[in-house]
Amino acid sequence: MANSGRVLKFHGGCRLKIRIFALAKELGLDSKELIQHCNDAGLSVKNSALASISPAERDLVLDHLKRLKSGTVAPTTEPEVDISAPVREDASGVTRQIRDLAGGGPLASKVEQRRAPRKEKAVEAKEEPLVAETQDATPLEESAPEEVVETSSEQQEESVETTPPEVEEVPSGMPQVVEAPSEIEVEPAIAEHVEPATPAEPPVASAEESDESESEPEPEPTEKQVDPGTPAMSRSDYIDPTGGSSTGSGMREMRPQGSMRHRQPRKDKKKGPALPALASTPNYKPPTPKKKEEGPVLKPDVALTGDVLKKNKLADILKKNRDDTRKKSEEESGDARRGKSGSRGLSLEEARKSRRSKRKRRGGDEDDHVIVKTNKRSRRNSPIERKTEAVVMSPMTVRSLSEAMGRPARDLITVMFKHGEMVTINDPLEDEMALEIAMELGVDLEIEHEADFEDTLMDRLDRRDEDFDVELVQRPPIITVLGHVDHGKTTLVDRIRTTNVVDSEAGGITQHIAAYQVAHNGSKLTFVDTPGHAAFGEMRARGANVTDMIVLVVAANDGVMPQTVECISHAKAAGVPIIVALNKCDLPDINEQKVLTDLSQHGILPSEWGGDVEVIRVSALTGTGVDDLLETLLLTAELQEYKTAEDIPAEGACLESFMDEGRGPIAWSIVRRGVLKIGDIVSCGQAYGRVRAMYDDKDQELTVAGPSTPVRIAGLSTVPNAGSRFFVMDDIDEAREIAETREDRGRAAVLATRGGPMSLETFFAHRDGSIQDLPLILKADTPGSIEAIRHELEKFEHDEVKLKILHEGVGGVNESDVYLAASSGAIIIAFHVIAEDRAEALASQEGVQIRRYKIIYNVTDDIRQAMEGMLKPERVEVQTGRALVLRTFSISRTGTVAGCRVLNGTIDRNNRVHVIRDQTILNNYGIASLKREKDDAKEVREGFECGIRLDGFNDVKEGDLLEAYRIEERKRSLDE
Ligand SMILES: Nc1nc2c(ncn2[C@@H]2O[C@H](COP(=O)(O)OP(=O)(O)OP(=O)(O)O)[C@@H](O)[C@H]2O)c(=O)[nH]1
Repeated sequence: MANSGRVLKFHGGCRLKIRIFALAKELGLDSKELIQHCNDAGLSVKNSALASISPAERDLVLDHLKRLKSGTVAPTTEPEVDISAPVREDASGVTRQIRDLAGGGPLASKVEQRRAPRKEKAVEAKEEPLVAETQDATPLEESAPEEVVETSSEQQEESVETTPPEVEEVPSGMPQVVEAPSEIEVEPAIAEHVEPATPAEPPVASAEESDESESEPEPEPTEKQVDPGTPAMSRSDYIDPTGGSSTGSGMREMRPQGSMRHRQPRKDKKKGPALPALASTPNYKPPTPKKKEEGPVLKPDVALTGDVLKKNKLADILKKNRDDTRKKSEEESGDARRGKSGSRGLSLEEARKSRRSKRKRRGGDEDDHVIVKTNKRSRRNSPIERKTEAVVMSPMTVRSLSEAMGRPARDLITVMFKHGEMVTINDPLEDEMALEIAMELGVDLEIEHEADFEDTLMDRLDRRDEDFDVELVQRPPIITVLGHVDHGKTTLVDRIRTTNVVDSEAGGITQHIAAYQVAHNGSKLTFVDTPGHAAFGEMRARGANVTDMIVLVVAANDGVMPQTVECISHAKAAGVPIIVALNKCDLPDINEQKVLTDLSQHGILPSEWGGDVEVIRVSALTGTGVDDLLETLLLTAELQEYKTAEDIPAEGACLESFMDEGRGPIAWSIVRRGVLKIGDIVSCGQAYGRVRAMYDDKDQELTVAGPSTPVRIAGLSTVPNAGSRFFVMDDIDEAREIAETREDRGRAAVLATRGGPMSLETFFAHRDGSIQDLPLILKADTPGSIEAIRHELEKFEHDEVKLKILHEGVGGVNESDVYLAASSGAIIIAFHVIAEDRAEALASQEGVQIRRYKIIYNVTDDIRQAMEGMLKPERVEVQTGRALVLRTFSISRTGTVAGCRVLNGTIDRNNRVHVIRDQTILNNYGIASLKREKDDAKEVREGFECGIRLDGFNDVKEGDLLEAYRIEERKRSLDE
């Protein structure tokens, strides 16, 4: 009952309200400034531009401003100090200290004035905890100004009588105030989020505080939690707008000397502070004639340079290299045959001599060309250019690094060896390892990377706006609606659109992203309804984040659910304003306080609790509060000033795409900048084409689509991936080229996917015990089928391998199943159902296996097989033959050879051998050599004699029995 009453009061009150934002605008002030003036005027206004005051309060503020102007009120010079210090401190202690230090005056009196109600509340809360508790959502703070007026007059009277010593006498008084809301588990969360927002203490105040704290040990954080006047708290206090601690801690990072950079730095790239700027080093290139002379070691190698990979012609180059090598060796052997009269040794000697004389003639300067071949002596004699700074392109090989650094390859190989890596000159090198080597060799190495195609393209497309001298215009905000399943997202969007999409959704569940535009009080708003946070994350991951604001829908009866928490994470990561729509407020079993508490525990601190998130009570079903929500969204949009240019080539993002039977590929997109027109050439992911037709969300044809307009585009070459950005281009050929390059790169990326999607065969074959989980997604025609399959599969319980059913559902395989499988490496079992076209295409693109079955036992057989394949195989010894040692021969440097006769079976060179002496197995050894007479033998059969030398065992004696065996791996079964 209390709750429904509250909803009514909220709506009733809102008509009389004057928004701080609007008043500030009217007065030509900043909202924050105005809030401060309000507080100076003795009002308690929450720190939000969306906060509101009554007309009477407005007059008070105007009066205050007038007095300020006329000079009757001393202006506040240090607003931060003025507001923050008193608010966060104990009412009795710090205030006095500030006043003393400042010599009293208007500042201190204002502070005292602001604290009076709080002191009163402290006492009141102590004496009447029940009263405090029933002030529900607003611990020590009022959301409705009317309520403030009602209660504050009495409170202020009391507060006059409540002298500071009285408060000091009851140190538990303040904690008790805090405990009123803590009964509804609000406190910890508030503390968690208010704390970082607290501005830095002025040093004097801190000193005083510490003095005070000796006599009045009141926990400071507790006060912060409940303080209604917590000042100057902005969104950035909660969400780091930079997305992390990019500024660093100021501590030097311990990492190998050197740096990596991209060849074509992006526009916003910051210069790394770690190293001084290096002059670009000339690329080291040994002259070609030298290589010819130095034989195969110095032959030009196929260095895995960026160029090679970029041009995607590695296979061609390798083939050409092989052909060249073959041709050269044929020529050389021809030469050798032709010069048979002279000895080969002589010609080599001649070659060496001529090389030496040439080198002499040239002098030592060019000796760095033969770094790899230079021995110690020649190195001492010839000055090699040992670089202290070098630049190398990644990916690289040992050779290319050696050349770049002017260091012999063997020095590099030695360093690698010390790190436990055995490499050859042509092996590829990881960037990290290259930096490590460079550091050990005292070279300041800079690693360059080929600029990524997409990065370069996006950079170019993003920058082209700079060429246009355009005027920015206001555009409608794009609002994404997120929330737990069934909390009413689609119903809310339906209500806003006054349509009914919910009823047309399969199973009432949103399957695809959809975008709509509505008008409210003459202003437009664009809404994006998502099937869940995953789709939103996907959209963001692909750089198609079009969202300006997020409406987080939370059902007031259900509260914060796991998916709500995930949505909060997504919303926070997006770094855009969040507005909570507390939905289903029409239901009787709602618990607003719990929802607000849960939200604050997850970092969403309602503005009525001193936070910066507006919580609007709505009922999507009845429409209550929807206007208020829209008004709040528009106000927030006005505050954020979403502007864009119109006279530039259009750009946007494709939210959804599908193949329409009549119209062909359709991209459901949102225009972000510019105006999209019929006939524009568009590049969108792997699709391109001219815009043939455009439709709005009601399927009405459009000829132009301005910024923030949701539009379905027809005319593309193929169905683009949802989440792709689209750009209007000048040249259709260029658009085609981009699309083709993307297609090629997409294919290569799928091929290069490591550890991603798996096939059931992979599981069959994985017998090394490296995979322990078999993740499955189960889709079937009926719940009964799912139940039956699950029942059968549960029988395959095993300690070593586990079956994980990640998701099960009735119906065909959809894209969401494929996305889930792709990200988790799961197999999709489709029992009596098929995959949707788009899911099928996505699965082949992502490499996800969809296995279709009609018979339940085929499902279980395959899964059993896969699970058995995952079991580590059993290793068994299979005896192959026995040999008796007749004589032993000790050979210096080689060891002892046992002369044996094979008694039965065969002895194979690859066998291992048990040495048996006096019916006791001494140990087992590998066979180092197996000979028949003097020749190496692969195997020796029964009745024959042979010589066996064991690996690591020379103490073999006459009469010993050598029992040969091989190791066989036997597949294990789940039943064992
Ligand atoms: N009583 C009441 N029921 C509501 C309200 N809003 C939505 N519902 C009901 O909640 C159910 C789920 O609503 P949807 O709009 O489909 O929820 P959704 O969050 O879009 O669900 P998904 O599309 O599956 O993510 C429907 O039966 C709605 O009628 C509301 O304000 N009050």
